[in-house]
Amino acid sequence: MLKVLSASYLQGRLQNLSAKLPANFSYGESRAPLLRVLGSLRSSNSRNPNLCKRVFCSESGDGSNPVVEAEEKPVEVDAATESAEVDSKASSAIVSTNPRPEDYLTVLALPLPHRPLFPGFYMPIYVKDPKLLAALVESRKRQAPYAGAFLLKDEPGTDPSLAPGSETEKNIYDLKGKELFKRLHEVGTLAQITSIQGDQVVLIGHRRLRLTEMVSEDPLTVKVDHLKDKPYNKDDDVIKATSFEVIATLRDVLKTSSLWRDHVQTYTQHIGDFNFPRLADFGAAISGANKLQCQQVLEELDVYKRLKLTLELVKKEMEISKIQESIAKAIEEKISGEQRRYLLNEQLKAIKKELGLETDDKTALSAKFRERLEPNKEKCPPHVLQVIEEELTKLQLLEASSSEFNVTRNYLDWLTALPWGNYSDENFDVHRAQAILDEDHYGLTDVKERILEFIAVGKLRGISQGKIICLSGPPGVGKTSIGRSIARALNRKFYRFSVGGLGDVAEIKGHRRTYIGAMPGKMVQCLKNVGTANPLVLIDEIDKLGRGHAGDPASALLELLDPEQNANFLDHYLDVPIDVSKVLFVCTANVVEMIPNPLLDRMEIITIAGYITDEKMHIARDYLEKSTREACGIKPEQVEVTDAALLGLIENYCREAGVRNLQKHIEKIYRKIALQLVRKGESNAPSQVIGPNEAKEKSINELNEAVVMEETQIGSDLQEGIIEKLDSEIPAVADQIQTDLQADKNMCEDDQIVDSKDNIGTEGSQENEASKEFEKIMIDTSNLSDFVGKPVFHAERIYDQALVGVVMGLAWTAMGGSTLYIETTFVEQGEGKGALHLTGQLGDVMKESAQIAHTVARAILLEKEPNNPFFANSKLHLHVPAGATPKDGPSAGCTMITSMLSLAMKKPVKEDLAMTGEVTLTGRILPIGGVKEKTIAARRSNVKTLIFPSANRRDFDELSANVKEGLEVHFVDDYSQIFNLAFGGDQDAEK
Ligand SMILES: Nc1ncnc2c1ncn2[C@@H]1O[C@H](COP(=O)(O)OP(=O)(O)OP(=O)(O)O)[C@@H](O)[C@H]1O
Repeated sequence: MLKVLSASYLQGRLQNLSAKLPANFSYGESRAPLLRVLGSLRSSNSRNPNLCKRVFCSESGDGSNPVVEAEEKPVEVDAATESAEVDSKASSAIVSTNPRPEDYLTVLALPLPHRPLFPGFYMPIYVKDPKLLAALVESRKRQAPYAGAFLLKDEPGTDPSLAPGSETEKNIYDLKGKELFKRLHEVGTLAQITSIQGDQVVLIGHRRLRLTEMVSEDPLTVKVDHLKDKPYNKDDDVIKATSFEVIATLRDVLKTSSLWRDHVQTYTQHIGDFNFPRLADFGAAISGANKLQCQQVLEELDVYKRLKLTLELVKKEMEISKIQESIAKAIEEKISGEQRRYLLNEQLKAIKKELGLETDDKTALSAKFRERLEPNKEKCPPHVLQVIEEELTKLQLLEASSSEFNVTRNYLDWLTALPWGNYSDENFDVHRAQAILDEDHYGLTDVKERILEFIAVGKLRGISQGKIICLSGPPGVGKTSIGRSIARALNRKFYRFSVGGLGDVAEIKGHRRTYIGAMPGKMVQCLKNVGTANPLVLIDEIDKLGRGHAGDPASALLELLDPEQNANFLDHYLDVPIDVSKVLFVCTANVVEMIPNPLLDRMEIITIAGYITDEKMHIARDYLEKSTREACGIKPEQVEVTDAALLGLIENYCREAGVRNLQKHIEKIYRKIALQLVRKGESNAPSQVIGPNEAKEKSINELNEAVVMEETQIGSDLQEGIIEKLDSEIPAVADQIQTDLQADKNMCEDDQIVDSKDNIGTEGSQENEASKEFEKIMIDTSNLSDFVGKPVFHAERIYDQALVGVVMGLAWTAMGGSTLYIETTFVEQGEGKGALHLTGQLGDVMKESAQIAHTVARAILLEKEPNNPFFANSKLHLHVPAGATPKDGPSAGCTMITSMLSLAMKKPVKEDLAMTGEVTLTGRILPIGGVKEKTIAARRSNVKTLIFPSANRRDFDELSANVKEGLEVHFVDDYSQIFNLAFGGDQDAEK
């Protein structure tokens, strides 16, 4: 670097340069010679600090210390002609045999492909031409290390804005001689060769040159003229202003971009020592301008113009650095946004973990599953344990965000949540069970008996067993609710699910885990829900099981229910066999015939036929009314429903087999009562006085009392049971206990009398006041319709008196039994017109039955009244009301014959008679179904005499006494017996 520097400047430079050398100076070995220069400067400066030094950054031929020449006196620097003068003055001061730079008029031409070399700057280049390289080495040896560096022109037709490819670079080195000469820019720089390392040559620019002519071709040697800047006035304001603007812009660039910071700092700190032409060169050299723009600056010898050109370039640089800054800012924002999100996510995770909400934490999950399994681990079957362990290991290996992870997690959730080997302690106490069953349901002796048998077997065997019980009957007879109370009696958990309309096997057996949203079947869900392996599972509406659009649900149910198979029931989702053999299955159905046969085979059917009026009265009074009253918050003393009202309700409003409709009506009555009470403002009168805590206490006391009463009841029942047993065995002991028990009872009654007497004094007056306060609401037949509206049913009997051709039959439906009339009338008469017309939505079987009846009736009439040609000459019409209800079945056969004969003989049948039975062509009477339902229906219709087929005698005998009560029943084998019973012949049918 060529410089004219004061000693103080050099010291400053020294510090600056050694600390942070500009990037342009830091290539390869270029740093070393400069440091050596400065090292020499320092040593010479320390010898005579006042000396002003003129330094040529030239190296001695062997690359050792550069030659440093010093003058005795400080040199006066004329700013305007600085660079030119410096060189000429310096030349006189150099004491050296080496030629001066301006002496070089013929130099080796170095082509520069990318940028021109500016005076005062270092530039490393690669010299690929071996001849040129050898010549350069040679010139260094000859102590003449100078060459001319010229920028290469672009090949004609190429776009200078495009970056040169490697191809172009290669072509440049192939250029030789004239061709190369032509491609060189005219203005270049005298370059000093500071070092040569292999093919890398480091140049430092000295002064501007102009090519004049080619001297030799290979390597290219050219003749040059040394150029000088045009003289300028250094105090010119415009030049000053321009140069200051260049400096200011450079400072701005410095602020926004750190890229040029080192260069700018170096020059701007010592701007006082600096001159304008150099500033222009500097600005152009460090700018990112393209080579042609730089060349333009190099070629400009007018200092002001050069400064202007440079200003343009640095301004552009400024704009670029602004863009750079905004790009950097945008990217930084993006990165910091992402970082922020990342940080927040991490924090969220940490918080979740702290709160125990972390769901993805695999170890926490595994620990949770293990902890859940721990209590049942001993009882858990080994094959299940193995699967759980395998799945836990798999869970650890899976990526938490993968779908497989979720599948495994859900699977483990189910596996560990099931009550493996966890059974609830069963109750084998028959008396307690009986008490519970009676408490919940009136009657239903068959069902209760069966449950007690089941408990007894369990007690004797010591272990409980799985069973399938099927309760069949019309709606509302308590099938579902008895299931619930069986579970209570057995101390088993209760779970109910309905299979009505179920058509997908997956509902029972689960989906395979491969499906999205796969779930286990109902049985597994049940086990998880109840938490025990021996619950009572009520499968509702099994007769309405769907046909199955995906597999056969009946077969799947079979696998679940069959005691032979269900010890190893395999759910598709769970994929490990589970033991459901200890589960007690109770199914309910309205029509047994609709249950798939293989299932029916394995079931124990208990039929609940429906209730007679008397039973309904009990249920209504003791169960439905009580529970409804409590549910409505009404006290027993506030309302009274008379027996007559209840009876009216049952007979005129709720004549179905079950009691659901009755329950609804009772609820309706009590809701209306509640409204009346509230309107009168009386319902809450007592509770307004009582505070919430007192009310709570009161209800707890009431509850306790109820429990004590229940226990006493159970206790005395038990005692009475024991007495009965002892009675037969040890009469004396039994007598003693009986006496003791009576004494106890008497004492209790005495106590109660005393208590009530005591209370009369304190509460009597209050009670009187209370009764004064509100009157008891009475529901009687007179006002029943105010609560439940007009009766829906009128009497089932259409005819009060027996008519000719009208006979009452009995039918069975899914809703229970019912009575039905068979009516036959005469249409027209004429020779050979014997025909039968049928109406009443009769099914095929019933139509056939009517034809048979016609034939049999004809035969019987012929036998009884041989001269009566009625059937031969009459067209008959048989109708079965109600016409809107479809009817079918053969059991009305005998009723039809009777109806036809009645018409033929013009004789009505006996009053209050009903009959049922299939008839053959020979007049034999075959058995029918639904004896209980039919009997109940007959009683409802006030029938006094009933005719059943003899084969149904057993069914009738099994009916409870209250159902049979007041009925005259005849069992017949042949129609002739019915004839006698109906038309008052000799009574030969068995009673
Ligand atoms: N013998 C009974 N004693 C007391 N309450 C009864 C009796 N029978 C039925 N109930 C009551 O009648 C209501 C209806 O019974 P539930 O729902 O069990 O009928 P269901 O036979 O299951 O009918 P569905 O076939 O329509 O399911 C219940 O509130 C039940 O308590």
